Amino acid sequence: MRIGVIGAGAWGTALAQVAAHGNRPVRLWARDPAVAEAINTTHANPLYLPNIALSPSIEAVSDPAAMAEMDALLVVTPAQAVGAVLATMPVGTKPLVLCSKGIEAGTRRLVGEVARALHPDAPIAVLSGPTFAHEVAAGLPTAVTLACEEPELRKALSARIAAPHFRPYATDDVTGAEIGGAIKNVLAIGCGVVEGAGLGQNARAALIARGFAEMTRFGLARGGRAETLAGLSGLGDLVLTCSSTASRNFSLGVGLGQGRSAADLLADRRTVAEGAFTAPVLRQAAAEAGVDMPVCEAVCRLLEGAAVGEVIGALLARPLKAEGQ
Ligand SMILES: NC(=O)c1ccc[n+]([C@@H]2O[C@H](COP(=O)([O-])OP(=O)(O)OC[C@H]3O[C@@H](n4cnc5c(N)ncnc54)[C@H](O)[C@@H]3O)[C@@H](O)[C@H]2O)c1
Ligand SMILES: O=P(O)(O)OC[C@H](O)CO
Repeated sequence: MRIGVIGAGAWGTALAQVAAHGNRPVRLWARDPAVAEAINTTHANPLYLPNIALSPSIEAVSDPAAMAEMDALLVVTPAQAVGAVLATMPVGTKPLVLCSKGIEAGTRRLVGEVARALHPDAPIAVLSGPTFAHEVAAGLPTAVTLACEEPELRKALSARIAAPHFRPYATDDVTGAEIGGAIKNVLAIGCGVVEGAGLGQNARAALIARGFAEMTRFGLARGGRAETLAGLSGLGDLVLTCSSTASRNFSLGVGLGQGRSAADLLADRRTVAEGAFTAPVLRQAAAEAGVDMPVCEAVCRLLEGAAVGEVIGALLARPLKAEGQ
């Protein structure tokens, strides 16, 4: 199975490195021809994945037509760009493995829904989980969820993507896998705020647990399964992203907690912090689904510039309730 990877940011490049394990050929599409050129000539991607020597069997391209010869495509652009980029790709009946984490602004569609609408003949899979790109690219042990409704394809993709340090766990719950990855980014911003404002480890653990309850309520309402939300792509990724400044979302929250504005913090970065885009869409989608998500709502208010003390005070002052509610 010839693998093509769409998007040469940190995660696309790391996944190309995994798929190139054992010198298997992989084609990596970069939007910027200069990034493709650098990868082909130096076998490195210093802009997005510094200090990693890439396999020479990764061939970078910047012409979408070059992906026509591939058997399966991993989609790894920022979530808000997936629709525009996939519209230019020669997809047909090639399986699309969605690796971006987010919900599309405006339409409130999950990335899988965006892909299905554009390429109805392409089978869909989702690869998601606790995966800092630099660790994966460095060959550190990692496990992910690989979701696909078609058993034969699920098996074939798992076998092709697995490497000695990279272990996919299979499920048919595509929606559950997508929702965990999208929502954990919003919650990670909240945990970063807790860190930046010095609110303590108890508050961070409370936010992770109550945030997970929100993720589960929303995921079940959208047709995901509890076991997936409690797995690698949900709880696993939530714990990772809520625990480390290696996370762009957590770091954004740290800045907010220290009193900087979201506009300033986002203007400062080249790389994507998906939670900032997902939070306002999730607020609308939760209202539409009739799901109460107070922690995610608090993150929206913080991104809009509300004061940390006021937002945390309002969260704590909500009426007392049973834990299972
Ligand atoms: N970095 C990680 O550790 C990691 C791990 C798992 C999943 N993800 C997810 O993968 C997706 C991509 O993240 P990343 O870390 O590779 O991002 P990144 O910030 O490292 O790179 C973004 C890439 O997308 C390209 N890009 C930006 N805007 C674009 C547009 N409008 N059209 C086409 N291309 C565009 C950039 O040129 C760059 O190549 C995100 O949804 C992220 O949540 C990231
Ligand atoms: O750096 P973040 O916050 O985008 O997180 C990266 C990955 O999604 C972690 O699994």
